[in-house]
Amino acid sequence: MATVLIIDDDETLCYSLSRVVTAKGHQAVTAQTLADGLFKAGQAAFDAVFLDVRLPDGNGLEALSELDRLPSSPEVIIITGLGDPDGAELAMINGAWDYIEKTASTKEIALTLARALQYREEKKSAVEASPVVSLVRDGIIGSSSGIKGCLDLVARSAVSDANILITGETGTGKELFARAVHENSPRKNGPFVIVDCASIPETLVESLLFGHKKGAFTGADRERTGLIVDAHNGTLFLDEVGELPMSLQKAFLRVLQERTVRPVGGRQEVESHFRMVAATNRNLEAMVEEGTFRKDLLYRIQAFTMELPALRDRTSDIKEIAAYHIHRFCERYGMDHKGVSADFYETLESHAWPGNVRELVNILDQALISARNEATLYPKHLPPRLRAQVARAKLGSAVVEEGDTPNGYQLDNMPTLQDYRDTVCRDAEKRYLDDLMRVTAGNVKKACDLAGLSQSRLYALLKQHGLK
Ligand SMILES: Nc1ncnc2c1ncn2[C@@H]1O[C@H](COP(=O)(O)OP(=O)(O)OP(=O)(O)O)[C@@H](O)[C@H]1O
Repeated sequence: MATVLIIDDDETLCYSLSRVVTAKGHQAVTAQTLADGLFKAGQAAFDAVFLDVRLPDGNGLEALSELDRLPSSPEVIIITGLGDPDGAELAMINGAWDYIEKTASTKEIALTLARALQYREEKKSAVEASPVVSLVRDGIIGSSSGIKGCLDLVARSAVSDANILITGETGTGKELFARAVHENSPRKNGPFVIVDCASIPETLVESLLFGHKKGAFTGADRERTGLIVDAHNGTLFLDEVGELPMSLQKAFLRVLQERTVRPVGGRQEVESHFRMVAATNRNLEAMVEEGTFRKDLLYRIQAFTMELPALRDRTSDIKEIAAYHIHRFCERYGMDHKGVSADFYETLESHAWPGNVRELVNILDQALISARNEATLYPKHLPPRLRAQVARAKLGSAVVEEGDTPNGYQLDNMPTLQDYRDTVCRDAEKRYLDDLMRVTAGNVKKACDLAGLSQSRLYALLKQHGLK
């Protein structure tokens, strides 16, 4: 049983809220002024507080931080009336759990309260749970402080069911970390369902996510369950969540709140108790500002936020990651295990890795193929393009040695003009694509418009250059 405080000067509303609370088996305490409410809040431990904004002796929002500082730190549900600005915004900006409108139905009030109390329980069990002793790292290599911080968050978040937003540039390991969250959670024996919002055509997103009934639209010749229902009792990984069409964001928010979906063309809601992990390489705050991502959805998906560092910001991890993947590739190709020269690692550590770990993995694959039966990997096994880039980057800080050229070429590695031209073109193309994705903050549609490319061509190029 939970204890709920209701602070509202409207006696009728206080009465009906109390009835909803007690009907659910909880205890309700009411106060008609802010001062009385705060006094009562200090006298007993409350789990939740319904808080009116306009009270005779002050603004309820101003009491939020005081309520939050109480030892019981109750979940606050703001009561918004006519004329108050966007309730969701009011609630979230001020750190409240949620909001209800004065006109809300009994069912809505009960649901909001139930969610707040459930969240509170989850939070409590996450804190009380014994620390994860052995974290399943699931192929996550690195011991930089950036990676350790993220692993720590995997451990802390895995024991709860709270939504997680993983951010980071392309190829930093967002999917790998999402899997680690799943593998370390009590849901590990359930499904891990991936939804790549960037690659599903807009017209199909709804039916793929929610499922559809037979005959719901042209071509729906049989019933299909959606990915959300497939993720029941497991984890739903929403990759590139920033690409979720605006038209679907509201419906998805509802699913997140109620954990039920209605298939396209269907009448009945289907339950799915999934845990959501979302990822993006876009700036969702900026998208909210420009009106392309819903603020309330952003607040819901980021109970925990994990920011994966770019590889260039944790060069101390490069050697360890490279050694791991070289070993993996040798096994896969049935090759003898290879030695690695110190300058091979130095060259890797000097590169900026705009495509992050994915680019590193692709380059190592190419290096192993180039080395074939040779026993040791040297810088010469790395693609000339990469060596040229590293040499060019070093030029700013290093003096060109005698006999060396500004491109870092010497007698033994001077390429043919054709190879040089190919390398420079590939290199320029890659830098262009990198700039393109940065200036458009990863917005594929905008990038296609600016570059004059079709979506499929852009994806192919990004993949080719290890940028996707
Ligand atoms: N810390 C790490 N240790 C070992 N391998 C890693 C690490 N991080 C990423 N990788 C590898 O890099 C590749 C890309 O990782 P992943 O797909 O998880 O990145 P991502 O951030 O989801 O990329 P995108 O944004 O393009 O979808 C994978 O092959 C993955 O195994």
